[in-house]
Amino acid sequence: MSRESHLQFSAGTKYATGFSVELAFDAAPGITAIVGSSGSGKTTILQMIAGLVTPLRGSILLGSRTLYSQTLGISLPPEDRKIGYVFQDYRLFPHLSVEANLHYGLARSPDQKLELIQVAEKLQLKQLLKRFPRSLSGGERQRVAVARAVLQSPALLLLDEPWSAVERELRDTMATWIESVVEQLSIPAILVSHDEASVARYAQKIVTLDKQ
Ligand SMILES: Nc1ncnc2c1ncn2[C@@H]1O[C@H](COP(=O)(O)OP(=O)(O)OP(=O)(O)O)[C@@H](O)[C@H]1O
Repeated sequence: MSRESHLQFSAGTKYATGFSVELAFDAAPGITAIVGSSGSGKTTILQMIAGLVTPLRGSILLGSRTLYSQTLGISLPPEDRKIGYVFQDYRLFPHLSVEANLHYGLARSPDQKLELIQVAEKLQLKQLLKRFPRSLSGGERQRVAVARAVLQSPALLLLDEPWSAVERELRDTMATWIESVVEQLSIPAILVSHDEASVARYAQKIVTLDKQ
């Protein structure tokens, strides 16, 4: 298998509050889940991968690219990492329609591998394209955030509690679709959750984060 989009993470950090987290794992194309209790540092791990929190030590490699290396003094800015990030609180642009939020993702894709209308259809968003985020339910916002992230054709997808606002049936639909997208793009998706049971059936690999 090509290692072009293989993530190798071995890094740690510490906040001024005293909380520290350290983890080492590899993620091949497909879905890797990181599970751990609330406050164990799952979001912090995603933020280190995305470049929003700077590690204090270690390295983060994506394929042949070094995203972060303490010893080499490299820390790529978030916008150069080619990462699609679905935040726990979605972070949609409130002044843009659903369609414009999705266009934002698509415009950041160099080769536009996915089609907006197909993605909207798969995530049951076609009826919502003219609406604005404030008028959407939590589950609808979550689906828009997932769609916007994958439309970027990222080299890596980060999903923070991606099913928290959707019911079981839709969760299965979304998971199956994410599986097919990561296969099509041949990228790893890192999915974090406090609830192992809700991710175990979709993940090819599970990494456990213990409270440190
Ligand atoms: N920017 C920050 N500055 C200081 N402390 C922080 C910061 N962000 C998070 N923390 C603390 O670091 C710890 C880990 O937080 P993090 O959000 O990574 O955990 P989590 O496992 O994702 O939690 P949850 O499942 O509840 O979302 C928590 O104790 C949190 O209060």
